[in-house]
Amino acid sequence: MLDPQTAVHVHDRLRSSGPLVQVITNYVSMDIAANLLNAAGASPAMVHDAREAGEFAGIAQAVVANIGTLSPPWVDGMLAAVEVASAAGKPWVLDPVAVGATAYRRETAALLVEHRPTVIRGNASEILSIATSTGAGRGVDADADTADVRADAEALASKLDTVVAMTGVVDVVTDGTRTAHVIGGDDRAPMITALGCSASALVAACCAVHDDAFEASTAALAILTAAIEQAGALAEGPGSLRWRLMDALSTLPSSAVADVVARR
Ligand SMILES: Nc1ncnc2c1ncn2[C@@H]1O[C@H](COP(=O)(O)OP(=O)(O)O)[C@@H](O)[C@H]1O
Ligand SMILES: Cc1ncsc1CCOP(=O)(O)O
Ligand SMILES: [Mg+2]
Repeated sequence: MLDPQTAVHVHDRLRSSGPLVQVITNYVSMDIAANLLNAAGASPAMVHDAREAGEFAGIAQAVVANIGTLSPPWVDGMLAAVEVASAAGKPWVLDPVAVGATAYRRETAALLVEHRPTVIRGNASEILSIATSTGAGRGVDADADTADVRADAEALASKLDTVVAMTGVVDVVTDGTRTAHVIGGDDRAPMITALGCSASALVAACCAVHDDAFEASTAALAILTAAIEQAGALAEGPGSLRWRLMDALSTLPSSAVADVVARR
């Protein structure tokens, strides 16, 4: 449920305005997330230390807090940044990597959620874990389907007054009232580690340029899906899919984004 023209508008704004996005993310994802954001038209900055993270959030247009390789100093940096973003009404995205795996991850996600994320972007296991406050999932990869978790995602979005952007074979985006599906991609996508983290960063970038976080998140996942398909058409395996994705994002025609959104 997104007008293709709105997705094209978000894509155009992303490229024309190049939003500054503060990405506090795990060690695995830093390179790919920064490069894919750059290729898509945004300006990434990986600024995480608590001594500067809050100050930097003051100039960033959106913030990502990703708990993939968390430790107390990093959590302090995330909390400093999201506190500033939240107080300033700036969009921020929580990526609850492997939140169901350990108590420390669940406690940290709960602390971050208190600062009212604009969007929670995760795979089906991560969303199920947050929605049910349980230890669902095994590590960073999903072992649930988005279709089976749709109702939990909608209930979570309503409860927290946030947008839930849940990725998988079919992406499901919901604000509790509106729900959209993003269909497509490439079945080799899960073999690219930190592609989900990069999706979270792209969601933040789109939220920076478009006020409706449900529309912005759906557009972001459509942009990524369209680029994955263009890269996939030429890729010989996950390795070339990974680097071709950067090329595809940098040259992606808006018509490809509109085509993805128009699928039902
Ligand atoms: N089997 C699949 N087919 C097509 N696209 C997929 C598939 N699995 C994941 N994706 C895409 O890969 C990106 C990362 O999502 P996902 O793998 O769910 O995140 P995470 O890495 O956090 O588990 C999303 O754009 C999603 O749509
Ligand atoms: C492998 C791994 N281990 C800790 S964080 C991380 C990256 C997870 O990235 P994604 O959730 O995007 O696959
Ligand atoms: Mg992930």
